[in-house]
Amino acid sequence: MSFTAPITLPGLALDTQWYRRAVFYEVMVRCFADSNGDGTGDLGGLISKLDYLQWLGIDALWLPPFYQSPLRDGGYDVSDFKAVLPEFGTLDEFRELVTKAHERNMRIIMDFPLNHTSDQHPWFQASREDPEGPFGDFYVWSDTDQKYENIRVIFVDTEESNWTFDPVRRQFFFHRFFSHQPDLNFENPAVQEAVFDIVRFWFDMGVDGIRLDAIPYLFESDEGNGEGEPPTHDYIKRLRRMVDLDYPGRMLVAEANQWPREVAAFFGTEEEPECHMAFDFPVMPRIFYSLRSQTSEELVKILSETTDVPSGAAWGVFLRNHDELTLEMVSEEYRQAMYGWYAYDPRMRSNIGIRRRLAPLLDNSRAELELAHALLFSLPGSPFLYYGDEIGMGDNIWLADRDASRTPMQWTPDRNAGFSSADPGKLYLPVVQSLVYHYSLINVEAQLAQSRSLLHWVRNVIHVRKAHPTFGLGSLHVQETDHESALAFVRSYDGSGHRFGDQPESILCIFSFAHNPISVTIQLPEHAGAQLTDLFGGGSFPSIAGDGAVTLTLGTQSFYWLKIGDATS
Ligand SMILES: OC[C@H]1O[C@H](O[C@H]2O[C@H](CO)[C@@H](O)[C@H](O)[C@H]2O)[C@H](O)[C@@H](O)[C@@H]1O
Ligand SMILES: [Ca+2]
Repeated sequence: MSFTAPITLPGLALDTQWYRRAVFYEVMVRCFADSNGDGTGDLGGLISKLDYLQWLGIDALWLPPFYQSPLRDGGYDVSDFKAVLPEFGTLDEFRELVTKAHERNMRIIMDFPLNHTSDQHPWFQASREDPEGPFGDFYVWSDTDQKYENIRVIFVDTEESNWTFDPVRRQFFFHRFFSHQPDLNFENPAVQEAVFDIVRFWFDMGVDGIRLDAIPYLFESDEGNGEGEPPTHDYIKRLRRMVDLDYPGRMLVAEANQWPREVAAFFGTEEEPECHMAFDFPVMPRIFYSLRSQTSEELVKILSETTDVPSGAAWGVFLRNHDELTLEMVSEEYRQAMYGWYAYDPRMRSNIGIRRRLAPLLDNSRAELELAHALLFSLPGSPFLYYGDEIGMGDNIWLADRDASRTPMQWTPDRNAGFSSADPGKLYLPVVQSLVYHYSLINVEAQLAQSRSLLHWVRNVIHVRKAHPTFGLGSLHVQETDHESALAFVRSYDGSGHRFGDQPESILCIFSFAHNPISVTIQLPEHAGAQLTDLFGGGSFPSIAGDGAVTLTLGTQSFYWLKIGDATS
C-alpha cells in the first residue's frame, strides 16, 4: 500500500510510486551546458538550466554516466564509480544539483553500468596483475576463448568475439560490449557486495533512482545465452529488497533490450519484485514501423499481448535515447524495411540499429513529430524524452558511432549555439550546422519566441498529460477499428490511487498513421452512448452510438485524446 507522507528529502515528499506519474528527461551532462567555457558540458551548466526543465514540465532527470572514465564509450566505461569526471565537476556540485532539483520538485536518476568497468579501473588493473590477490576473481577470466559459445556479440560493428586476450595475465577476459569494457564476475560475492556498496553510496547522496544499465548480462552460464539468467534475477531481487528496506521512495529502472516477456521478467513478481520500471524496448521500434508502413497492426499486436506485471511496476516509454534506435526487437524482414525507410545511407547505421535523432528520422515533419509524441505521452508507462528532441534538434552522421546524436544542446542562435563560450574548435563535439537543423534555426530561444513552435507544443502536451493521472496509472484496452491505419485504445483509471483529488476517468486515444485523411469507425461497446470531449480544447465530439460505434475523421498523421463522459440518455 503506498501513501504520501511527510518530507524526508529536501523539498520532496515520500511517494513510493512517484515514477508512475513522472515525465522523465534524459540529459547527458557533457552535452547540455558548459559553465566554465572549456568546451564540455558540466554539472554547473546543468544546474543553470534546471529552471528551463522545470518550465518544460520535467519531473525527473536521467543522467547517463558522469563518473571518472576514459570516455571510450560515452562514460559507460567507468574507472571509478565513486568519483565525478573532473571536467564534469565535483561530488559537491553533484550534491548541489540534487538539492536544487529537489527544491524544484524534480528528481535525479543515476545511470549505473554495473555489468562491466573500464579496463582502466583499478579493479581490472589489480585483477590482471595479481590473479591471487583480492581482485583476481573480479572479472571473468578463462584460458580459452571457446567458452560461452551461445552468447551473442552485441557490438557487431567493432567486436568479433566476447573474449579478448590480456597479455599481462596471459588469459582471456569476457566482455559483452567493447573489448576495453571487461565484464565483472558476479559469481564472486565480493563483486556483488561492491555493487551494493556503490548503490548505497549514490542513494546516500540523495539520488532518487538508478538505471541499471545492460541488466540482462550480469551472469553467464555454459548452457544459457547470458541474457536474464536465473542468478541475474535472484541478484536483482536482493538489490530491490535492500532498496525497499533502506531507501523507500527510490526506484530502479531496468535497461533490458529484450522481448516483452523477458523485459517484463525484470519487474519480478508481486512477492519478489525486481525493478520498479523497465524501458519498453519492444514498443519503441513499432512506433517507427507504423509511421512508415501506415499500418497499426504491429502496435496493436504488441499492445494486446497481456504481460502480467506487479502492481506498482511501470514501463519507461521512449522514442529516442543516447544509443542507436535499436532494431534488435524486430524480425529480420521488418528490420530491413526500417533500414530502407530510416537508414538509406549506410552511415546512419550502427550495430543493429540506426544512429539518428528523432527529427531527422521523421524528416522534420511536424505532423509526424506530434503523432510520435502523442504516442509517447499516452502509451502505458512513463515517458522519457531525450534532450534536444523537444526542439527537434538534428544530428551529425559524420561523427563516429552514437556521437551522431550527442552534439551540444542548441540554446540560442549565437556562438556554439549558446552551449559554451569556448573557442568553437574546442567543443567536445561540433554543434549541428546542417542545412535544415543548423543551430541558428533550431534553438530554444527562437522556439520560445514562437508560440506555435514544437517546444511550446511539447510543453503543452506534457502539461495536458500531467493533468490526467490516467495516462500514468490507468489500464489500457485496445479497441477494434475498421481502418488498418488507425490505432485506438482506452486508458481507464478508477481514481483510487494514492493522491487526494484523483478522479475516475476514461480517455479514448486514437491515432492515424495514414498519409492522407481517413474516416474510421471505432467499436467501444463498454461506452455505448457516452459523450466525447477533446482533452486539449474541450470541444465536443460526436457521441458514441447506442451500439457502441463512433465514426471519426482524422487528418493526415494525426491523433485525438478524447475524454469519455457519461452516457447521454
Ligand atoms: O555499456 C555498454 C552499453 O550499455 C548500454 O547498452 C545498451 O545499448 C546498446 C546499444 O548501444 C544495446 O545494443 C544494448 O542492448 C544495451 O544494453 C548503454 O546504453 C550504451 O550506451 C553502452 O554503450
Ligand atoms: Ca565545462
